[in-house]
Amino acid sequence: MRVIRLQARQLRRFEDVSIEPSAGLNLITGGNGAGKTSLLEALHLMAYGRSFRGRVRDGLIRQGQSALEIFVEWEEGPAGDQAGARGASLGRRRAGLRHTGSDWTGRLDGRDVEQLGDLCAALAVVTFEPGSHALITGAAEHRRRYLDWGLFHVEHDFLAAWRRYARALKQRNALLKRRGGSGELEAWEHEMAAGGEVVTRQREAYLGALQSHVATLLEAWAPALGGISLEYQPGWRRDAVSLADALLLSRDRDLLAGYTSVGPHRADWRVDFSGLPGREALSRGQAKITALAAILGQGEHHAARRGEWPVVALDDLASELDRAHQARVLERLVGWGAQAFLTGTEAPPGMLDLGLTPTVFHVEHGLPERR
Ligand SMILES: Nc1ncnc2c1ncn2[C@@H]1O[C@H](COP(=O)(O)OP(=O)(O)OP(=O)(O)O)[C@@H](O)[C@H]1O
Repeated sequence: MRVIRLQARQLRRFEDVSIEPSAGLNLITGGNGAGKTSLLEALHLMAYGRSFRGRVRDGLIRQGQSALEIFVEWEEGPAGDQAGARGASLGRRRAGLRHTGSDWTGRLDGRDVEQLGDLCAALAVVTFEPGSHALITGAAEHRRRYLDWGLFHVEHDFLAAWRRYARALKQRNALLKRRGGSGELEAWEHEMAAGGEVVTRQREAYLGALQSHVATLLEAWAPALGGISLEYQPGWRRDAVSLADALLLSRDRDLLAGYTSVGPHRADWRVDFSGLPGREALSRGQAKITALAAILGQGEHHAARRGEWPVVALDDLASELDRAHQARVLERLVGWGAQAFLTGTEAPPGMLDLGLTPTVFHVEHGLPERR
């Protein structure tokens, strides 16, 4: 996937900003507060329906305005020489999103979209940013979101099972709060079990498939950590009982608490290192490198399954990784042929060490200038 035009209107400090990136490395430079990260947020917003710095209503819309707009045009299909050799044609796509913070409208390839998920399913972007270490050291919610994003893009029936589970969970929670009868609870538990078992099987298999991708990257970038293993934790004692039974067994406790205490919405996964006693022993930098290996490992798996790389967004790489690690990561990215967007107050030293020549956009006074 290669973005050929990115435009944002009324996004943070930008009134109307547009860039036409190149297929390889794109470096966005500028002083503090110039708006570099905002350009990555625009891309992320189209691909996830929210920014990595919060929801649209958390300050994404330019002060004094009522809505922001993002437009993205991109090409799909094998890139460069590969495309030529196979005679494959590139598909060109375009999407638009207008968001007020509470309401949104979207267009995809000239048609209105009914669900935000339809826009998110079209454009695949993986993002590494200063908060990404939360994927390893933060709350379980980050790790569930990571798995679900990947599955959403590579497994066609995942979304239906996930929605079935989420809808039934909501209904069960509402019933628990108003102390509904066991017949009603049972009906929704049946629905939760049907959707939740599929979600769990797919998440577990997906994590298993990611393992070799993440391990290979991490062994190259942080050999001192040793080998890794990724372990899925389903959110109930799956080794002992089915989800249906777990829900039944927790019913009394859940009625008291007023919410559902077991199930895939409580799932998590963990990474273990053969060279460390536990993830608590990771340095902050090692947690970041592990998170980056997980994110780019996911991108590599996506490429193996879907035949093309997601767009890669790396916010402020130079302040996140030391020079040697910057170079190792960038070397991989170039080898993969992925389109990448990097931000920085200046070119990352690791990029200079490799002699790479990215397309540079310098942002000043609310306008990016191609250099
Ligand atoms: N809702 C808003 N309305 C107007 N301006 C905003 C709004 N939200 C943020 N800004 C401004 O937009 C800019 C956002 O900058 P952004 O975080 O993208 O900059 P950056 O170039 O990545 O900066 P840094 O190098 O400091 O991380 C800042 O100048 C900020 O003050």
